[in-house]
Amino acid sequence: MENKSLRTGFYKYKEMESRNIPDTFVPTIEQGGILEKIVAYKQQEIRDAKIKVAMSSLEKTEHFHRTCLSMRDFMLDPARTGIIAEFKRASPSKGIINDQAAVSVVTRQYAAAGASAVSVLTDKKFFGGRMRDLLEARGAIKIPILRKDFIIDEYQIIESKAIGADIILLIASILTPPQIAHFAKLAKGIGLNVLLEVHNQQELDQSIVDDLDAIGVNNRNLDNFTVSVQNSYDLVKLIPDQFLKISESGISDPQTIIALKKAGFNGFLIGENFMKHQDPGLAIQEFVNELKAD
Ligand SMILES: O=P(O)(O)OC[C@@H](O)[C@@H](O)c1c[nH]c2ccccc12
Repeated sequence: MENKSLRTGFYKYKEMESRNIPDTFVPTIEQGGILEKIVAYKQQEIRDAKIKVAMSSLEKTEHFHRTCLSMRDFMLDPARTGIIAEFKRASPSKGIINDQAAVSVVTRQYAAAGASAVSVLTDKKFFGGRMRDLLEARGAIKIPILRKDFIIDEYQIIESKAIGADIILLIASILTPPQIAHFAKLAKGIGLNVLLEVHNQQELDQSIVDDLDAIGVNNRNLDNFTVSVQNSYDLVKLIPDQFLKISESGISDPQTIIALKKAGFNGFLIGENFMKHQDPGLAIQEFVNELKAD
């Protein structure tokens, strides 16, 4: 089994050599236990990163001293759409989604089309992202940027600010409640906005702390990749009103946004539906035109 997936990874790697995908990206074909694999690999990556770049150097960067944009202001701005548009080249569930799109071009188009924020995947191995993508997006746009990664260590929070992020994601299913409380406090302390991602009621009930800005309901089960927007409708009533409410994943038509808004959501995280098009900027523009026409 292991050999087979390694081989598949190798052929995919050869195919991708001349394209816009980092050479360490290995699409994961087997689905079970993907989160554990991601977290185990992430632990190793963080160990390496700490040796290469000390936390004290991250704290000396220009971006680290920048004032983050307010997620709340942009999400609730009536001139914007509430859409958090994601730059995602690949994923474990879909393999390669778009290996041609340029991050600065696409994120600029996302912002121009009325996105309230942009999400940039920085995980390399499983999502084909890079930290440089977020740095480039930061140079291109003046709306909040969410660093989309698997945060399991304080180092990554400092790093997120240093590469120009405004918002970090904390995923309840890979963290303990004390870790969530600690990471949220640390992030708020350096001016970052915090989005907590939950997938079910138990995660929601045990993870809420005042230091969060937003709570996202992931419609995708990260362990088996099944997607159901119903999950958002089921959990929205349980999210206290002090937090922004975000519905994440599997959103592919403007009608769904209208229904989610009615149910109480302020934000809509959309990746694949835009990135699967050769021109994601055009795809979001058409989506927003349709949304506004309703
Ligand atoms: O491409 P979609 O189905 O529109 O989903 C976007 C986003 O919600 C998804 O990429 C995501 C949600 N939570 C995550 C955690 C890690 C990596 C990725 C994700």
